[in-house]
Amino acid sequence: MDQKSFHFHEKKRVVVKIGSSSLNYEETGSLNFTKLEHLVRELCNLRNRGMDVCLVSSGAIAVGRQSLGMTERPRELSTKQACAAVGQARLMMIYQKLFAEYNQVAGQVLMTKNTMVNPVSRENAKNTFDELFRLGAIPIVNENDTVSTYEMQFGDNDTLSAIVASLIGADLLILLSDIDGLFTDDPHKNPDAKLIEVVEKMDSDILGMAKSTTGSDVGTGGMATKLTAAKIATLSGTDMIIANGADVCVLHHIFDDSFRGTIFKAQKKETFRIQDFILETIG
Ligand SMILES: Nc1ncnc2c1ncn2[C@@H]1O[C@H](COP(=O)(O)OP(=O)(O)O)[C@@H](O)[C@H]1O
Ligand SMILES: N[C@@H](CCC(=O)OP(=O)(O)O)C(=O)O
Repeated sequence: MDQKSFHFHEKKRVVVKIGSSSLNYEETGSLNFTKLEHLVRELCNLRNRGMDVCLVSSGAIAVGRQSLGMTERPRELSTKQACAAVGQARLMMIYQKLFAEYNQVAGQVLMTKNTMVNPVSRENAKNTFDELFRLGAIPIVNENDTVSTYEMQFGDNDTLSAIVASLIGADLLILLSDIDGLFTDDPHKNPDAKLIEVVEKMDSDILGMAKSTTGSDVGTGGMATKLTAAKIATLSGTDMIIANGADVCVLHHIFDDSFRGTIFKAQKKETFRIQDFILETIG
């Protein structure tokens, strides 16, 4: 199966996830405003094409850490929570401003594992997303880091974005990473690693390729959490793409059916239930 046979321009509901390392300058840890502006413009264009668009944005801790003048990556949970409290508010202020420039409205949705495991709050969250889409708004999602203890955390936004895609019945999830896609091995360690264009089925060979170490000082996931996301998304009937967020123009290239990245093909949604998956695997 080649990439062109997926016809992404026909998709109706899309979730885009951007990681902390793609939003900040690596050298200084400060926000890359040009990148943010381009990202918002691309998302507004997808709305203008008639799609429901949801953004899962990391960066609360990294932005808060920068605002509070911390040079070291925080280790203590309470310090991360304090950074997130400052950073999430700042990040949303910037997103609101940028979306408003294109006449679009953004709303904030913060989630914990309890939101998904508790049937009442899961239903509430789903209703909120549906209503935001009905009203034409763009939900911006993050983990509720300020109140999440270790037991309540998803811990990384790759997994969270796939859970959101599953909850809202998205037909496409795009993970914008600091790398072009899934390679046969970590390309930062193995120069012979080759890009895989299409994954038709998640098997042990594919799972074995991902290393959990992250290349950046601000990200958490590495490739392993992206493959967990791929498992959740594809079992939920959602196609997933990993592409490089260095140039966010990749978003319109995806919908023009010509881009560099890895596609994970959606499976037939049978008896998969996201809440059972969370309880059984993520804990
Ligand atoms: N098989 C693999 N293919 C591609 N990247 C891999 C692989 N195994 C490990 N990695 C590492 O995963 C990193 C991407 O994860 P991460 O740093 O968490 O990205 P992001 O912050 O963009 O979500 C890559 O930079 C790469 O070093
Ligand atoms: N919820 C955290 C995101 C965790 C994280 O670092 O995610 P990622 O950058 O996607 O690996 C934050 O906003 O800082």
